[in-house]
Amino acid sequence: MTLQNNAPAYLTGFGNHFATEAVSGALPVGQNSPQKTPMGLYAEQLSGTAFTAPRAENRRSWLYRLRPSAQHGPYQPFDQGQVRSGPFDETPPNPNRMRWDPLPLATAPTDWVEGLTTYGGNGEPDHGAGSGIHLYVANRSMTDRVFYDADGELLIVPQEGGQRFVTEMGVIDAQPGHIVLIPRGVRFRVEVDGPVRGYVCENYGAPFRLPDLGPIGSNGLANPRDFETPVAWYEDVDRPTQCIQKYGGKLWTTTFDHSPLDVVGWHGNLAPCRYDTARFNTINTVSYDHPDPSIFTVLTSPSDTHGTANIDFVIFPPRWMVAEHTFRPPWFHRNVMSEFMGLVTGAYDAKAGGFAPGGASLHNRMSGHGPDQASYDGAVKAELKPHKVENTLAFMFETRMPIRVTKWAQEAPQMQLDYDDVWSGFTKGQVS
Ligand SMILES: O=C(O)Cc1cc(O)ccc1O
Ligand SMILES: [Fe+2]
Repeated sequence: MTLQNNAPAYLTGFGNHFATEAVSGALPVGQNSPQKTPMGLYAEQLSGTAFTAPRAENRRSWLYRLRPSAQHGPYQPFDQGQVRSGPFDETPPNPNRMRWDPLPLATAPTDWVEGLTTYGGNGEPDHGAGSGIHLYVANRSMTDRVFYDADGELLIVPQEGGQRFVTEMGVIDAQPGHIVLIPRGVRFRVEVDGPVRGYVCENYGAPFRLPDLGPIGSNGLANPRDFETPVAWYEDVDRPTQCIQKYGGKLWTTTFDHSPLDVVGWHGNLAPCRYDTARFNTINTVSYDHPDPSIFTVLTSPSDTHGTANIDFVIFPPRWMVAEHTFRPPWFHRNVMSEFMGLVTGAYDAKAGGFAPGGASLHNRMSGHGPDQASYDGAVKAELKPHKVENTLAFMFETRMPIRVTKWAQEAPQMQLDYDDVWSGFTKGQVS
């Protein structure tokens, strides 16, 4: 079975226990690991949490495949390119605010793995806490090559171009505006029709989950039914296939004599999915003052400290601004959490210039930041009619540990060395 241009099909819900088969009868009935499996498929459990994790947090799936994943030779080190990992000690801690112009789209042939570039991160994969932050560009599909990340779960934010994530658990089509979540260990290749770009949050900590809603009630923000998990799909390909994994911060490779994207059916609650951010049910003030951006949390990876995330994924989607007698854009602030931001499209309401789609910014713990001069002046003068912020999508990876940048990111030509200037011109308040 090979993939044509037909649109993949999806099952809806977040963290549901799904059951899906590409060939009817592939799943055993009533047990996971029968003595003889249907069609002689190999039963394999893939876990995303410890066996002993509480039931509500436990994630695992059973995969029924043409060959066991174990059937391969040793992994060897692979060209690391610009991929880095915790402990992120290439550069010393740096309290400065940073901003980068967009990474240029690829011109030389580049696939998704080759085009991955780490900007920074925190924590360490081995410690199960922290995150890696990467951008990618690509202009050719991965062929006879798959990738998986043993260090973390991948939250992918496409920014430019359509991208197809052909995973061992099904096929996900993604456009800018979607996000794609790929659990630790799930193998995939990325297919593209032209140049693409995007961002990746590699989550070393607890798997992303929907945030609690508290007083918001039982609906709102990202609703579970809007997450889409692909139905089972497999390929029966006996060509050598390179399998690259990220393990312990390094890239490794081995060659299978077949495609490991050979799962004929699977069931369980550990699976890749996509989410269309246009479905986000945005909550905001209808009275006064700009609320904390936690109201825009799509997914959270909790830490061991209740209420303090290992990493949150937050979006700034199109929305009505109606607050009365209020400075409407993000205020000036210094936060205990550290903030890495990206822009999928449009403009961000705190930055009138300099923060371009495909660009990035970093405001680490306690660094003073907020609206630039033009945004400030505009907001102070604005007539406060109801106003719709449209055609925009910014996002933030917000994390409890400061983010250290890679040497590449620190020295990149995209680094805006004059970023501080966006706050240099404010006049003094008048106290008479
Ligand atoms: O720095 C930023 O632009 C992100 C952000 C947005 C907001 O609305 C409030 C606080 C905050 O850190
Ligand atoms: Fe901020």
